[in-house]
Amino acid sequence: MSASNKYKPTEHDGLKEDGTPDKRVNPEHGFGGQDREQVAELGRQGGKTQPDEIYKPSEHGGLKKDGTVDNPTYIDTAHLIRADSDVKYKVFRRGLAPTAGLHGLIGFEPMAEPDLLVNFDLAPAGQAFTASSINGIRGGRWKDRFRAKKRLQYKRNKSDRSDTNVLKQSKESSRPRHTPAEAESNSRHRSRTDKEPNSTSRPQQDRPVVSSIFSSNPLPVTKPDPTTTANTAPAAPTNAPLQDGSAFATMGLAPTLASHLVNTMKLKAPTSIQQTAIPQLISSDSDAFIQAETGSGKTLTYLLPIVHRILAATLKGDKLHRDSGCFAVVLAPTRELGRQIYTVLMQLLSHPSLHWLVPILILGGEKKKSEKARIRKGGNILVATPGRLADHLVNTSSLDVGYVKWLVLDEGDRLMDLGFEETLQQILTALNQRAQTQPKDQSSVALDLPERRITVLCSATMKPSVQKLGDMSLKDALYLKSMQKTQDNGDEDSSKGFQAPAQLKQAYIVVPAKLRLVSLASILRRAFVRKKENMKLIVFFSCADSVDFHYEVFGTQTDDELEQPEPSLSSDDEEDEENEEEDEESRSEKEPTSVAKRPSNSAKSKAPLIDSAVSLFKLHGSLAQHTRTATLNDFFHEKDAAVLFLQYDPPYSKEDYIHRIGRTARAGREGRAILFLMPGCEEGYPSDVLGDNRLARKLADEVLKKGFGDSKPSKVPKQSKSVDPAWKKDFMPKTSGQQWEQEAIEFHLNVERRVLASGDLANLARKAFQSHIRAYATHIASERGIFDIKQLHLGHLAKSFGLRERPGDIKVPIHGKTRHGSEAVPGNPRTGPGKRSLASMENGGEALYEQDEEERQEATRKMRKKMKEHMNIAAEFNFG
Ligand SMILES: Nc1ncnc2c1ncn2[C@@H]1O[C@H](COP(=O)(O)OP(=O)(O)OP(=O)(O)O)[C@@H](O)[C@H]1O
Repeated sequence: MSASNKYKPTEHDGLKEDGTPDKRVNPEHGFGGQDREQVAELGRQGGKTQPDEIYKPSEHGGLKKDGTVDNPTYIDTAHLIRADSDVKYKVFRRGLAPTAGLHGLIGFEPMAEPDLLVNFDLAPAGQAFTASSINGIRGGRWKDRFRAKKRLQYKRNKSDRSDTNVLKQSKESSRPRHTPAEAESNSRHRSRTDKEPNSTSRPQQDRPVVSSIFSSNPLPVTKPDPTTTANTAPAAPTNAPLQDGSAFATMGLAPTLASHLVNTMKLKAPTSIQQTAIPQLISSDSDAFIQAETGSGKTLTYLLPIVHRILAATLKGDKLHRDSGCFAVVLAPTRELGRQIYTVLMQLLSHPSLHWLVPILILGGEKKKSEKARIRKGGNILVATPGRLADHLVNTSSLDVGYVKWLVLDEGDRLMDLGFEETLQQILTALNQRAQTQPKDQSSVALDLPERRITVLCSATMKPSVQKLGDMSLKDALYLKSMQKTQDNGDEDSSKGFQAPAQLKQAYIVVPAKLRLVSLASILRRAFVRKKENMKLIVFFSCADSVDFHYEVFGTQTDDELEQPEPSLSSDDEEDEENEEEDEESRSEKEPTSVAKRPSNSAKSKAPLIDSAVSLFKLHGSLAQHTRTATLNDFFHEKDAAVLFLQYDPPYSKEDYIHRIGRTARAGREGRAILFLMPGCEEGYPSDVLGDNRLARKLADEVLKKGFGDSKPSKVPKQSKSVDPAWKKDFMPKTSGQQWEQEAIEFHLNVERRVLASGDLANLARKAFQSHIRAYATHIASERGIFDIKQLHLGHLAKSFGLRERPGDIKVPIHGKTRHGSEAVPGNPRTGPGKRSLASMENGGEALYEQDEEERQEATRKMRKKMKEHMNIAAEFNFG
């Protein structure tokens, strides 16, 4: 036997070089379940190596054609192997005891040395993996057992003698995370990576980690809360149209408008907030603060009184026209919300008697030139994002805001979150300075319009920043809120802040890091099996890189997309722009958006890993504006089932959470929201951060069984031809009870293989992994006990991105100015340009905490702001 291919404990599962248990091996999963059957069967075969058991390189991903080990190598669904690239193996299996004791031996045999045994001895299912269980090797030839035992004994003794501290440290790190406080004290100075204490004996790059997703996962630390109301009878909707006889016609609205709402817009009755606020806004000239839950119809709540009063003024005075002045400005925090408000306004103004009222939409990211042209032509209601409006107020002389009678600040909390405070202040100052008593067009003296400008501030949540915005903009404001009764305790309790609509079913799943990807896949598969019809689903991620990675993993490009080169709208070609402007001029002024007319260039693909009928979309702030717009547009109009990929990581605050889940269960409709949390401190999120006992608790296993279970036909794509059927037959669990586990593993293996095979996908995975950690570090201070970056097991996390590299070896290429996801954390000296290694994050991102507190806070604030800018698009749009 040559020295190079001698058996080394570090090369197998079970023990580390120091002889202590390798924490990646989970006794509960080793040969658990059906593997026992397989083990028993092999034992019955007499332990002889059969000719057909010879491992054939070409037949599976284990060896390359040249006979060298395909590095890393999967051998068994429930085991890991660290393979040396220069050792040739053939598989052999020896007398496996037909007992339930799970002490089978499965080995790889270097061609040059038939006697070499690699031990996969595992403790019985359910028992702790202890040093003593190692001795219980059974099955096979007595010689093999004896040798293996001696080797292990030797290593253990050596390790005991040399470094007892290492053993202690290793034991600690193999424990599941417990309470936040316990975990905190354990991990303060501990690196949570796959790097073993004495692993410096071999170069890291040579040692990819190929572990089963079902091994060594931390266990949940909480039990289901008996006080939860999640599983009680379905709650009555709290944001639905009223069914108590309330009608638009009895709210003081002009009959034309009321009948238009019912007959054309098909809205049967007002929602609670509409019923409360519309009559007040029609009859009073006071400012107003409107607070109502997500999806309760706030847009119409402020638009209807404005349109009604302009209409009433027209009836009394001379006819108004587009040049009569801009009477109302509506500010939205994001372009998507701006576009959405504009669409509702267009629907409202589509009545023939209102066609003379002209709205204008001005948004960041669109062409200023065409916007200027629209402004020049005049309009009566302006919908805008703050930055672009401030720009036009300075640079577009034709924008006349002298006679603005309404200023609406929609989604006030978001406006502040996104850092628009200063811009809003500039806008308020400009409006005040330019205020006139009469409209520009003296012939249209609008007698019945408010004398002073009315400001309406809307928010679903009430927090200090909203109050600050209120102080800035409101004067003696009315406080208007929904009077809807909640199911449990009568009137909504405003002191609680804000709760999600009662009919929205919320749940959280405790998912270990390594099972995140398969759990996500499982939920998506299950969702589309159950509800085929135009089912739409949003997945929120914490960063753009993660969106890109998962979009690649789950999607494939459609043929259309491949054929159609993406039109570049950022071209400087003046001619193009002029032509486009001409086109726009010739279109009806009330056409919702010019982009909707363009051929689709949305970020869309098919999702065979979920269901071949499912379309996949991705959306984040790093995409070009025209792509964002087209994507949302296509998503809304998608007839087949559709998934929009955004974020599946927990949000940055309770308010973010509410906004996100509020995209569903709108206007009384049903909705479901699921949150992924990792075992350990994250489990405190529902009670400590959300303070909501309506979230049902589930475990990853339950979710995986549903998506990968027996009842479900296998959807693992045929691309798994690299997984040889013989290999599957030999090494995958066979009986039906664990079908889900087998399929989940196979799914994950395929992703890992694709990452290995494609440099581009591998780079995406690395960037996503890194950005995910950085995003994780930006949780607000009060939530840091829940999202404690020092508790993140980076090795396991890397696995959920299909990576087999050790965290410290993951190199993220940076090309000049990167997108936000890969940007260096501001103020972090370790993240300069060039090839960056995650080694700087081996201490669970501790670098972020080592900085001067003030500097760190500033860095995190900037990072969070940037992330929000990029990622909150989906938290704003109307998701029916
Ligand atoms: N009276 C009504 N009856 C039925 N549907 C309504 C009614 N009013 C509004 N809607 C619909 O409810 C949905 C949500 O409306 P809107 O976007 O105005 O809610 P919102 O309160 O602003 O929500 P968010 O704060 O989450 O943005 C829209 O699809 C809208 O068409």
